[in-house]
Amino acid sequence: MLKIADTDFSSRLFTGTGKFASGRVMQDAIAASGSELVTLAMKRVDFKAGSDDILAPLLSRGVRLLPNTSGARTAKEAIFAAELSREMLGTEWLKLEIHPDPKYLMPCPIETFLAAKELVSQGFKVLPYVHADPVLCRRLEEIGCAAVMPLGSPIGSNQGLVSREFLKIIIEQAGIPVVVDAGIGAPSHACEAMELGADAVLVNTAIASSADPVRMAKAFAKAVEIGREAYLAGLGATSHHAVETSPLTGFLGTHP
Ligand SMILES: CC(=O)[C@@H](O)[C@H](O)COP(=O)(O)O
Repeated sequence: MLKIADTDFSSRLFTGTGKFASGRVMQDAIAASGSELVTLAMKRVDFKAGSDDILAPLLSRGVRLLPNTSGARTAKEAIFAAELSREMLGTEWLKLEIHPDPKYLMPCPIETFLAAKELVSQGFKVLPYVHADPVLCRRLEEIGCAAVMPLGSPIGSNQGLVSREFLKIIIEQAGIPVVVDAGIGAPSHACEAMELGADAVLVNTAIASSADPVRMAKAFAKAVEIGREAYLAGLGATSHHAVETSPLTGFLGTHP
């Protein structure tokens, strides 16, 4: 069972709500994924529409919402979005996302740290989206973040774990859950993140933009479980050179 802040999760696959062809497909894919934590961008929520295409179906499914501050370019903007989300959605959970650069959507470490510090002091459960920076992740843990969300590769790029070696260091050092987020483009990438020891993964684009999002959501759910099992089982050591599978060759000497 995964625990983040005060909440237990049986699924280690978190999902997003963007890029789906329709609200219906989104709902069905999230249900198929088994995800219990679903992120949604504050900028996409229409608070005036009672039967909003995104919000209403999620709330009726009983999943925990993880509002994100996507679109914020500074700590000030992110704090404003967070306060709005707490007031309008009634949750203190927050995926803190600050990326000033529209081409690569790289998270700004300085603004993210400043905003995280302020939001933690306001009682938010902060899950910051960050570059796979082990030092920054430690600092965010020290100031009280509930989890860290280092990137695999740029959002929506489907490139997989480009940051693999740094993710390993983050996982090794972390005393809070590590959720690998962004760029996970195939179930095999999610499986790999879990094999490395990630506590969970967040996947949006690869599911939403698949030809069959419901089927892909199921594939991701299985991949995450398999990766977790492999991590718990303990992967064998790797070697640069060959290591004989059957090293007992003494019997050859007894051949006439
Ligand atoms: C919805 C959300 O928060 C995404 O921005 C998240 O980072 C997932 O990234 P992918 O879309 O690459 O899966």
